[in-house]
Amino acid sequence: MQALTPHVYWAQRHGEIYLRVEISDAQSLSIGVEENILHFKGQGHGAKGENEYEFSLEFLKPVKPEVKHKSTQRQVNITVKKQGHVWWDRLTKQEKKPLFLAPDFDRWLDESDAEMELREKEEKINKINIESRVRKDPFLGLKKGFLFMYNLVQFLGYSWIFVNMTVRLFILGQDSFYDTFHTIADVMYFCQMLAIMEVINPAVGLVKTGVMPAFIQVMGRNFILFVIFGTLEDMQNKPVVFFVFYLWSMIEIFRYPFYMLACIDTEWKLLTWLRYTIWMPLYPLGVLAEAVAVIQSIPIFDESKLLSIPLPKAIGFSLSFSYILQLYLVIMFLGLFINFRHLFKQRSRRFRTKKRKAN
Ligand SMILES: CCCCCCCCCCCCC[C@@H](O)CC(=O)SCCNC(=O)CCNC(=O)[C@H](O)C(C)(C)COP(=O)(O)OP(=O)(O)OC[C@H]1O[C@@H](n2cnc3c(N)ncnc32)[C@H](O)[C@@H]1OP(=O)(O)O
Repeated sequence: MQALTPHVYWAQRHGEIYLRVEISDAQSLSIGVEENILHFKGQGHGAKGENEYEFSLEFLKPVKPEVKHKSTQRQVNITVKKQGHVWWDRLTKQEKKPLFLAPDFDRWLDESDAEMELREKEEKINKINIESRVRKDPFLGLKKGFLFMYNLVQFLGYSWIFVNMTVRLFILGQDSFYDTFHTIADVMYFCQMLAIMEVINPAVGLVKTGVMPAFIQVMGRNFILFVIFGTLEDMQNKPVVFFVFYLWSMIEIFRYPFYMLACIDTEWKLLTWLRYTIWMPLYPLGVLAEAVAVIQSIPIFDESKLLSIPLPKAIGFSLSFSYILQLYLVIMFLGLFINFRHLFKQRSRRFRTKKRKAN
């Protein structure tokens, strides 16, 4: 029997070459790559009836020597892996296309379509990986339940503070500034003590965010609340307490419900926008109000010698706490810078992901 050449159809992806050889019920197949040339030999029913068919193809660029093939009732499918992850301009080294070779339009993709197909595949794999990782955590429900309750309690606490202060502002006007501390402090103490969880949660991996920004936030506020307002009675009836508490609660009545919804995999667009936007004016205003409180407390600490550090008798005086407060003022603006940058990053990450999802 004289060997004939079968019809061969080809297509490519970035990493692979697909060949379809038009021989049905192929037998005695011998397929291999040697020195970058594919050699095919086999018996079966092709364009010229039952016969022996063979062909060789020298590839344009290097391919891996191992070849996969599958013979079906209608054809022989061959997959050859490219050495590099590159798109080829044509299949063969020789510029003139062999007569028996043609594009396989069933599998044909141009380069950009193939890239898209690759990206879709990668996204699908990533999604499966994430889903299986999430499914693997047996305590996920418990963790989410705990976070939901934590956020709910904080939300209720801060809502009470915000509503109470707003109502008092409407009824009493500026007079409400002077006794904010006495009406609000207990609930604020409770919420801010509880807020220490916000440092612990990322530290133990319960929420995926940085420990440092949360530490700066919680410790910064607790310093103002417990040290400046808590220890100095003279500070407690100053209007600055109103502004500090009002600015703190204003962000929290949006932040905590946003987290609550996140715990039940729900999102309200307006709430997300508010959570990631209103800190822009509130944060600098909050730091400014806190700085005013610190500055106002300096003469009081100086006068009362409260929290001052006694030095040896020979020196004859003690180290006033006001020095620490002056240092704290500097740290505060450093903290503002760190957290402002962090919040900007969180904002753009959030809205970038959203945009990508929408496309
Ligand atoms: C004595 C020594 C003291 C030393 C310290 C020095 C201090 C310096 C002073 C600092 C100045 C502080 C000033 C400040 O007090 C003034 C004010 O607060 S004014 C009012 C305005 N303030 C704000 O807007 C800030 C509000 N606070 C925050 O936003 C956070 O506390 C902050 C840590 C700054 C940022 O939050 P986070 O990093 O968590 O970002 P995200 O909200 O995007 O969350 C990231 C992902 O984690 C999930 N997450 C987070 N927490 C929870 C939760 N409780 N429950 C459920 N899920 C949570 C969240 O959903 C995100 O997940 P995903 O990405 O999947 O959406």
